[in-house]
Amino acid sequence: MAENLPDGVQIVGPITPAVQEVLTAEALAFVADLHRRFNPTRQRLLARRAERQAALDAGEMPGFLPETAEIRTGEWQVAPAPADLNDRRVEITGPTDRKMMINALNSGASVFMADFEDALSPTWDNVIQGQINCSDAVRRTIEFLNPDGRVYKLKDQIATLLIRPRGWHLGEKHVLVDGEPISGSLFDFGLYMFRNARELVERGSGPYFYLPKLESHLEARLWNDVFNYTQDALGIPRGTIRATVLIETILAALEMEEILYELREHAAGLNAGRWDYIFSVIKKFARRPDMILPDRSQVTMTVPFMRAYTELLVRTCHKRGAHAIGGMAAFIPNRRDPEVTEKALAKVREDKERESSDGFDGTWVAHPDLVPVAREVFDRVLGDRPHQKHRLREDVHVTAEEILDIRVPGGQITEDGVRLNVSVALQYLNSWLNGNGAAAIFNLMEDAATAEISRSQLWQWLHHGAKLADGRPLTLEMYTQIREEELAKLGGSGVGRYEEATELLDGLVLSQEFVEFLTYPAYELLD
Ligand SMILES: CC(=O)SCCNC(=O)CCNC(=O)[C@H](O)C(C)(C)COP(=O)(O)OP(=O)(O)OC[C@H]1O[C@@H](n2cnc3c(N)ncnc32)[C@H](O)[C@@H]1OP(=O)(O)O
Ligand SMILES: O=CC(=O)O
Ligand SMILES: [Mg+2]
Repeated sequence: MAENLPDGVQIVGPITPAVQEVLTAEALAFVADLHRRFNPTRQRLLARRAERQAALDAGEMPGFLPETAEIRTGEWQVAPAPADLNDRRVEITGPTDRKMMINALNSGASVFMADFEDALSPTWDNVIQGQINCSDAVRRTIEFLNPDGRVYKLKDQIATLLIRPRGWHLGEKHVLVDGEPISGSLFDFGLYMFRNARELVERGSGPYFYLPKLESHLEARLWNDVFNYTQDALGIPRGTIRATVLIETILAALEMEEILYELREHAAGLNAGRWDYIFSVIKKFARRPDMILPDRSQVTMTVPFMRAYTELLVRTCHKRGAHAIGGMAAFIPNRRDPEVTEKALAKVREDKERESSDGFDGTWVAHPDLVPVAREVFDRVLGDRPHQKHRLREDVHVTAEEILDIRVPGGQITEDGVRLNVSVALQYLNSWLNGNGAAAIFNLMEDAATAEISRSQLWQWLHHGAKLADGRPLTLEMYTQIREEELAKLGGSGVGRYEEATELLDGLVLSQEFVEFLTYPAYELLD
C-alpha cells in the first residue's frame, strides 16, 4: 500500500500492519476523493462559524432564521426509521476500544454508539484500530483476549451499531491530501462506509451515524451531500445511511427543524448533547460579561435554558416523525464502591425519569451497569411501544429568548468550582495525551465535551475578573496558585504527561483569544 499510494496522498504516521490493513490504495483513493469534493465547502462553513462568532462577540444575538420560516411552517416528515433503529430506548456510548466495544454491544442496550469523537483520543493507533474494531463488530467476529485470560466474544443478541465520526472542525494529521490534513469527519465516515456499508446492507442493517457539533443547517446539508455522493459511489440506495444529529450547540438549537429538513431522507432523530451544549453556550458568549455561567455543577438539566432547549427538541422531533434521544448523565457507578454506585444509580434514574416523562424516545448511558436502570425507567413509560412519537408536545412553546436566556437562578462561582475545573481539566488532558479520551474523574464521566466546559469557564471567569461568592474576583494570581496546588495534589508535573497538560491548560486559560477547541492545541502533542 505505502508504495502504491494514490496521487497526492501521503501517510505521515507509522505504517503498521493495522495501517496496511485499513489504508489500502482503494480505501485511500475513496477518502481522498471525498475530501477533494467536499473539503472546500467544509472550509467555507468553518469560516462561516468564525464570522458568526465575530458577530456574537460584537453583541449580536441569534434567533430563529427568517429565511427558513417556510421550512418551519411546512408539512413534511423525515423518512421512517429502519427496523433496527425503531426502538432506541437505551443507547450506550463509548470509545472504539476493542474490549469496551464488545462489552457495549453485549450490554443489553438497544444501540451502541462507537465514538471517534468526544470519548476518543484520536491517536493514530486509536483511529486505525477503531476502524478494524468497527469492521469486526459489523461482521460479528470481534473478540478480545484480556491479559488476565478472560475471553470476550459477542452474544447472539447485540445492540445496533452507530458510529460517531469526528466533527467538521477536526483534521486527521496523519493522512495528507494534496499537502493538507484530510478532514477527520470524512476520514472516519469514509473509511467506515468503504469497509462496511455493503456488508451492513447484506446483513439487513445499514450504516448508521451520529453527527456531532453541528452549528447550522448548512453543515447538515453538507453531510447530506456527502451521504448522497457516497451511497451512489458505493452502489447502495439513497436513504440507506441514517443519521442522528446531536443538538449540542446553541446555534443549532435555533435550527433544529432546518437540520432535520436538510437530512430528511437520512434523518433518524436528534439527540440532546447536553455537555457540548453547555460548552457552546460558554464559548459563543465568552466575550459577554453579562452572560457568565456559575459553577459547572449548578448548570443542571433543570435550569430554565436547558429545559427550553430539551423541550423544544422533543417537540421538533415528534412533529417531524423523528426520534428524540436524551443525553448523558455523567454519574458513573464504581464496582468497588457501593456508595458511589448507589448515588450514581439514583442520579441517573432521576435524569431518565425526567427525560422519559418529557417525551424522549430513548437515552444515553455511559456504563454497562447503567443499562438496567435506564431500561426500567423507559420500559415503564414506553411499555410495548418502540417510542412515544405520538406525544407531539404541542403544549411546548419555546421562544428564541428562552433559549438564549442563560441565567441560572441562585447560581454562584465558588473557589471549589474553580478548583474542580482546574483539577478536572488537568486530569482529562493528561488522560487524553495518554490516549484515553474518556475517564472517570471524581466519579463522573469526563470526556472532551465536559473538559471543554471546565477550561472554558476558567477562561471566561478570569477574562472578566468574575466575582466569587465570597466577593473576591478571580485573578491571575489566584488561578496560578490554585493550579499549582491542584497539580501538586495530582503528584506534580513529573507524573504522566502532566507537564504538557499544565502548559496546555495555561495556554487555554491565559490566552487573550478564546481557543475554539481544546483539541486544536492538544492534537499537536498527540502521536
Ligand atoms: C458528552 C458525551 O459525548 S457522552 C459520550 C461520550 N463519552 C463516553 O462514551 C464515555 C463512556 N464511558 C466510559 O468510557 C467509561 O465508562 C469511563 C471511562 C467513564 C469509566 O471507565 P472505567 O473506569 O473503566 O469503568 P469500570 O472500571 O467501572 O468498568 C467496568 C467494566 O465496564 C466496562 N465499561 C465501562 N464503561 C463502558 C462503556 N461505556 N462501554 C463498554 N464497556 C464499558 C469496562 O470496560 C469494564 O469491563 P470489564 O469488567 O470487562 O473489564
Ligand atoms: O456528545 C454529547 C454531549 O453531551 O456533548
Ligand atoms: Mg458532544
